[in-house]
Amino acid sequence: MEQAALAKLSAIIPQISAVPGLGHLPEAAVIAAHQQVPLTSIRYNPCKLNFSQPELPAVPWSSYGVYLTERPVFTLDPLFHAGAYYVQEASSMFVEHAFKNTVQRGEVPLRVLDLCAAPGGKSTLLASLLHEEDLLISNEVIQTRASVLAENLTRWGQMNTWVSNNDPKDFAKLPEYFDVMLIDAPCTGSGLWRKDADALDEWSRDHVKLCSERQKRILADALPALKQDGVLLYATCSYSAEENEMVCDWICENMGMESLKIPVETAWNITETVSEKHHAAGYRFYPWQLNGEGFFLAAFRKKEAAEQEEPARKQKKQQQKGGNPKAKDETQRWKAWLNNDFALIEKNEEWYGIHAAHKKDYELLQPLLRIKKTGTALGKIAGKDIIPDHELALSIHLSGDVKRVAADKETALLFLKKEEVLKDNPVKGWQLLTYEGLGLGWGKWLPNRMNNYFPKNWRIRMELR
Ligand SMILES: C[S@@+](CC[C@H](N)C(=O)[O-])C[C@H]1O[C@@H](n2cnc3c(N)ncnc32)[C@H](O)[C@@H]1O
Repeated sequence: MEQAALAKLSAIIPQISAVPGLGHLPEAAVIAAHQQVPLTSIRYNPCKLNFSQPELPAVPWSSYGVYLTERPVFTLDPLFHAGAYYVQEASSMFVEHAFKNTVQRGEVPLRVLDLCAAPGGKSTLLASLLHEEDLLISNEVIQTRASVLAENLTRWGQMNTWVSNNDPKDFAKLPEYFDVMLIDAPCTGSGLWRKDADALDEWSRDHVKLCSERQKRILADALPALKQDGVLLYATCSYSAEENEMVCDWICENMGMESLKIPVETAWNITETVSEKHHAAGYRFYPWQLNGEGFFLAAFRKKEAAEQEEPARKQKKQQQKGGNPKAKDETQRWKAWLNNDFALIEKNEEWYGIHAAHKKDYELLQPLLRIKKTGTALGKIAGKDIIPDHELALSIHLSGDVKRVAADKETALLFLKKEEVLKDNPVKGWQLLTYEGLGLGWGKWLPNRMNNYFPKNWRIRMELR
């Protein structure tokens, strides 16, 4: 951080509310931490890569996170485009530890909602913790950000992760539907100042107040959709008690929730806090104490469900728009492309595969939410041909029988720039272009040319070095 930004930071620190039981932030330590460059960390996709990089230091509270020694140009790494890893700030990876220590699995698959999910760091993490028959609804209210979210979850490759583009209050139509809810709320973002010094200019006590009110509104809108005994993980990247411990007190007081403690190792240097009124446990990550940015997380269990209307899932099933009687026949054609059991859906001549266990969820959710990613988009049927969707290329469920052509790094990057590659490939027709065994996208090889089907708006725009 530059001197001018450090001076602004110095002026703001005393204005940030004291932490219950701990007092004000230690100015000298905060300033010293903000003079350092933040570490870069990534989290592997266990469905795509074996976690086998013991030479890199592990993020202590994560199974798949590691710190890098320098920040590479991720755009120029084909593995990034293949969804082999996600670039994620280390403190946020604590969501894994919180999930594993608070969510109890029964026999029934879990339904999980990530309410404020874009760009998808915590959704890709949650996805890696789920079983195939669990369902993750990853939601983002801002449309453009929901598209980025869908892109990142597409790279991650799982059929059980769907993306919706809804306001939190829309989830009121789904009373007691979810077993787990992550609310990584919009906040003042003070914990990320080291990465984004411009955000210092937006900080004010009024903005803290505004964020705190919005956080409560989001929680009040969404929590009716959590089941009794369901788990809420509430997170921010703010240092303000008004956005953290005071919101926790409000949750206990108004939302029928009880706080859950999360065991943490002393060596991790996470600061445990207790809210003033209801003694709710909170976990603070301070960059001057550990290798990560500022972060806060608290966990709760829903004690009792409020009086509910008839649950939406008991509604008479709505006749599905686009429900297609031919779907059964077409299943056979798509079977050749997938390695798992799936149910087939057709919408506007586009075909989608969802886990067979999620058919009822689809019938219920489709009319209630604006779903932007439904399972895995498979593609289109064009007479005898099939035009496979890009989502299928990145899917972990793609059949091993689908023809593949391996590319070296240089060729892979040209492909990702949407250029014609491997023109002399003797095998014709649709093939998946792979890099280090992972799918990057589709190409169709014709006798005298190659058509590159990599999506135009995803292509690498920078110069290759
Ligand atoms: C902290 S960010 C989420 C980061 C994300 N969970 C991740 O790990 O990549 C908060 C998100 O909340 C969204 N948001 C902003 N205002 C909102 C509102 N009123 N209701 C719900 N979400 C909102 C923002 O667009 C943003 O994507």
